[in-house]
Amino acid sequence: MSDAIPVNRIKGVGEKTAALFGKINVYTIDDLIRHYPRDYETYDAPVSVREAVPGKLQTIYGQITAIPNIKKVRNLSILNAVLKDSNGESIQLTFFNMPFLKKVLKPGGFYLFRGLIQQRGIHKIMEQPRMFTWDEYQKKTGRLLPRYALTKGLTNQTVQKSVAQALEYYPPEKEYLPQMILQKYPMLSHREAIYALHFPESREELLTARNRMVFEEFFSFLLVLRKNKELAAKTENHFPMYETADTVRFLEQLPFPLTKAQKKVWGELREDMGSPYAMNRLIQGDVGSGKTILAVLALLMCAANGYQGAMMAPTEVLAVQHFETISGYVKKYGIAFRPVLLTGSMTAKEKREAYAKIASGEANLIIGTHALIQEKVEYSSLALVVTDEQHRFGVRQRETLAAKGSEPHVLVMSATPIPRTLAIILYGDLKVSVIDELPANRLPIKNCVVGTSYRPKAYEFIAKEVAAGRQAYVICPMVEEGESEDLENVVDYTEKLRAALPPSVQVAYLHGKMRPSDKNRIMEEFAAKEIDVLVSTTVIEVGINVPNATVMMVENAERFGLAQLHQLRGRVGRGEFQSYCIFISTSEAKETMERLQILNHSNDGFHIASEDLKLRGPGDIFGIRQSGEFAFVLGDIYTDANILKEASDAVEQLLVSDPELTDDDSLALVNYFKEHTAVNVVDFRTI
Ligand SMILES: Nc1ncnc2c1ncn2[C@@H]1O[C@H](COP(=O)(O)OP(=O)(O)OP(=O)(O)O)[C@@H](O)[C@H]1O
Repeated sequence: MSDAIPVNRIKGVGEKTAALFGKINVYTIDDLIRHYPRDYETYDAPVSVREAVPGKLQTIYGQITAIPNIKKVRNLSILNAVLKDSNGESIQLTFFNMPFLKKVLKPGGFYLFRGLIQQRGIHKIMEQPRMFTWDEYQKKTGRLLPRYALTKGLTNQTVQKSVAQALEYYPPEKEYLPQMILQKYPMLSHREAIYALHFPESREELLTARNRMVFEEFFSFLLVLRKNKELAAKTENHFPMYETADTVRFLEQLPFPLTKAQKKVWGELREDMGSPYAMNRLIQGDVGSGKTILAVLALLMCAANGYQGAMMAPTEVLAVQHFETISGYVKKYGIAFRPVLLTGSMTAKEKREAYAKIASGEANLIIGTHALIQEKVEYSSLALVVTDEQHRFGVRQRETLAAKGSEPHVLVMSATPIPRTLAIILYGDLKVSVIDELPANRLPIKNCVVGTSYRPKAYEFIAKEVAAGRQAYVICPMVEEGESEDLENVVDYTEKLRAALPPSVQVAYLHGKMRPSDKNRIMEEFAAKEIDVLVSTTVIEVGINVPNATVMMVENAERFGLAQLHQLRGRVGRGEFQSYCIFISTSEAKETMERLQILNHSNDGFHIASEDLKLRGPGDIFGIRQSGEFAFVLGDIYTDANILKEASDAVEQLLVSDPELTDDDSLALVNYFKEHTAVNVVDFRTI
């Protein structure tokens, strides 16, 4: 089987390359085959200067007009040349640290240059374009060349070659879907689809291949969901619990009353946990709608009934935040929690101490990341598991944690706004509670979508808010290797921002590559108001709660999905202060502006998701992915909603004809679940 064959069996993949592959989680040939391209580069016919569109990667053919000139700026050598096309119109080419080109680019010579077209005032320019001969270019024209996620030292070409070889190990007859499904829903074979995803002949073929793999992905996910639902429906309530004076007193002491929607959900939770069957419920509510307090109430009821509860967060920063909030409640209100934190970055000694408290029952509330599901953790009486942001976890993790107790209650929280029809499919294994109103003390966030020239004004505004005692976030995407240099880099950006703001303003940064303990420290300092402005990548996207922050400024807003931008915006407007969101877009292209205007005009996550869906066509592979909802590799629940429905119907049909999946026709599928321990599906317990 190709699954278990290590990548170093591939010709040309030595120990060093194998180690690099390891860095991007590719260990076996199967991993490599499933390392799908991030996108595809297309080499279209060259355009004239007039036709060139700023923001697009394009190729221009023309003549170099004069000897290029070289400027020196500190250590940097900047070479400028002018390229004139057949209409006599010119574009400026700029090269950094490539002084030798001065000799290569001959005045009067004809060349092809490919690069990102940029607008500077009335002129168009290309920075660091690639140069081609006609022959070279012709060979690439019209093809779709895969571009893979890489790591330093690993080139796209190496990945391409290795994938091509890996595919040779892939048996042609490989198929997972039962014949009865393939007959009903004609599609490419599994192998054809995999091949075409890496090396498509055309855009049409790529789309067909992608849709086939999306179907497979949804189909297996939904089948598992259905099976789990059957199991859950039969799970007895081993931990019946009832309201005690603790939650009532806690609610009386809180500085705010619950909203009507929160009260209703609290009622549903109490009913579930006292019912004859174990709770399996999802709380869905827009960003900032107050889901956390409901989880805290459920956990408090659990503790007051003498059991243990666990709260699993998608990131360490968030786990620490929950721990701090709850420890604060214990101090302030004297409630019955004995909380303990368990995260990956704790020292071995700290972890041992935590394990001991969990095993003895000394801790009755355990808060952490996926460290909570590691083998070493033994619970004494785990009765309730809360997972925050369900989509950040594979179903498997949730189940593993559940398996550590003897079938505890499960409560899942999500801020993903999805239409009801999709929710029924995707949360098929859960009962759903909805929080459909925000706390009454909130003022609607004021938004603006602007170009980069607005930056100085935005900085001034941030300085003003800070002077008034508030705080701000500035989001800029990380520079990924091979991506345009134009993206703002967090560290450099922070320097620039420091220089632009008054010296008294404390600016710090946060990004995904920092050590978890450093991230935690920065977040704690921000929460304690020792930092005024936090420059960050999207690591702060979910769950962060600092109600004193009132400004969210997002650089390169055009690069994010709307749902993700809405999540980011949700970090402000969480308290009584008027909050503001500034979306800066480097592209003023019509579609981009139209998309961002949706956010400008609405603060309602549900409305935004559905408007976004209208703008983007189904199966838009090149479109911006939404954030990692449901952790599907290829599928997007919004744009692939049709495939999702089809896959859901197909699952029904299969289960009608073969409910226990014991027919020969289902064998490949059953094996698939056994083989693929790492994919986002569980090998459900009946198999
Ligand atoms: N009924 C209420 N009235 C006033 N404030 C509330 C109410 N419920 C919760 N809050 C406060 O609102 C803020 C946001 O709540 P919470 O963190 O629970 O939101 P959330 O739904 O988890 O949001 P997100 O999805 O963004 O993480 C918190 O500071 C919380 O204390």
